Amino acid sequence: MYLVAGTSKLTCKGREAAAICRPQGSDAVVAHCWYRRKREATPGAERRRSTVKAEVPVTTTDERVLWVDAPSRKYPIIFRNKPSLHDSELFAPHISGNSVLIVTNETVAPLYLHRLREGLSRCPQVDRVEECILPDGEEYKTMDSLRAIIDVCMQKRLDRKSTLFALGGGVIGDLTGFAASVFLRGIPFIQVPTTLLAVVDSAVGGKTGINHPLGKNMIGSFYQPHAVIVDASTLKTLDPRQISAGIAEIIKYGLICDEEFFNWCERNVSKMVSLSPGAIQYAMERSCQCKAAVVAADERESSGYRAILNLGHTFGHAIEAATGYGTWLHGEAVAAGMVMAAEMSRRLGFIDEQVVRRIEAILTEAALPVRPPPSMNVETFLTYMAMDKKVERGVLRLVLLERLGKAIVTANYERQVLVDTIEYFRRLYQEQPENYERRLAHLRPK
Ligand SMILES: O=C(O)C(=O)C[C@@H](O)[C@H](O)[C@H](O)COP(=O)(O)O
Repeated sequence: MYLVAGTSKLTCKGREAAAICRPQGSDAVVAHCWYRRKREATPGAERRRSTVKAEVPVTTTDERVLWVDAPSRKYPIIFRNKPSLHDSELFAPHISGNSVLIVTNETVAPLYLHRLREGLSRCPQVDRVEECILPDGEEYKTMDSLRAIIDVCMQKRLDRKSTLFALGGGVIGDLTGFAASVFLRGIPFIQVPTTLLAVVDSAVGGKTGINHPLGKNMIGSFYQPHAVIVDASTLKTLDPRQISAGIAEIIKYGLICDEEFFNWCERNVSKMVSLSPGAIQYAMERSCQCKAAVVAADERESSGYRAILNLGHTFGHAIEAATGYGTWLHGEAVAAGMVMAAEMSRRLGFIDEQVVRRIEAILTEAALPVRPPPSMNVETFLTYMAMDKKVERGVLRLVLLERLGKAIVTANYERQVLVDTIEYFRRLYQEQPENYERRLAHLRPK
């Protein structure tokens, strides 16, 4: 299906990269700032930005590119629908040195490492492809894993022109990016995300880092990749729980900056869950557009604007840390956290009950938890939330919903409202434990 591009602007702040795709029916994609390209990812082509309205056939387009115009680096997100990791022409334009290191994990390596290795080995300038395979899971986003990557960099004598490749999900991307930012004071790295969450969120925007037992992502850097290369065919091997976790972040974009996109998500959630090609492609692209626009406007979260991307994360990070990293997937914790943030927004009079119910409904349909773990009480939440990176002068700034499609970052709330919000979920559990558990039932062991 072909559709003529819309001209409406993204409702969140940002540069012109924010030109919007408007969905016109189920599997439709309308492109505006997007443009079809074939192998244009050369450094020379880098500064180009299309203002051409393109008509894009949803299922036959084999490559689409969005630029992230961050102040520290401008880089492409390249989307391929078909298996492409073996395609040297996709990677060669982004590699300057003769050695590369692929960082991946024990789950992804047997599936895709050989393909990426083949693709990189065939790049004319590359004569060494090294690898570092880490255990899989959020619980390994640690100093030890960082050290393991740096050890390989040292042992294999990588130099300042070497490029690190992050092949995997958010943990691999964050770890590899952090290693790239500190090894030799910074070498290039490329994100090759293989989970939905990494595609729509963690691979884009340059937040890298590791966890501390007391707080998530507490040690890290802002360090943009040289490119994000998405082979969407890798999503087919994802566990359903991982797909749902990615959908949580997709829904987040609708909530924080694009009500129409949220409405579209409501209509298309089952298609996203089943990875229906047109729907998931649109959802990924729209999410990356939203993120690119926010990152372009506030790369280092210095104005505070970027913090809107943290909706649900203050509660969610507390859940991840308190339950032990890896027990809840990041996207699952964010889903429950977004419901808590919505409930608090309701209590402050920003949104009404019906909006909270809609948020719960869409997350439930995506097989995501909409309640925090019953093991966490007010004190546990507040202890972990006190470590949040949005704390300033001892005061926790929260991301709340001013309305559907608009998030605000504020310290202007009564602490008691926060306490009451957490208490409310405790009470729900005490009053109706079975009903409550049902809403957490999909948290099957990993
Ligand atoms: O990119 C951002 O900024 C975000 O907040 C996106 C989040 O979804 C992501 O999980 C991020 O890594 C969280 O960052 P943090 O600063 O809260 O650790």
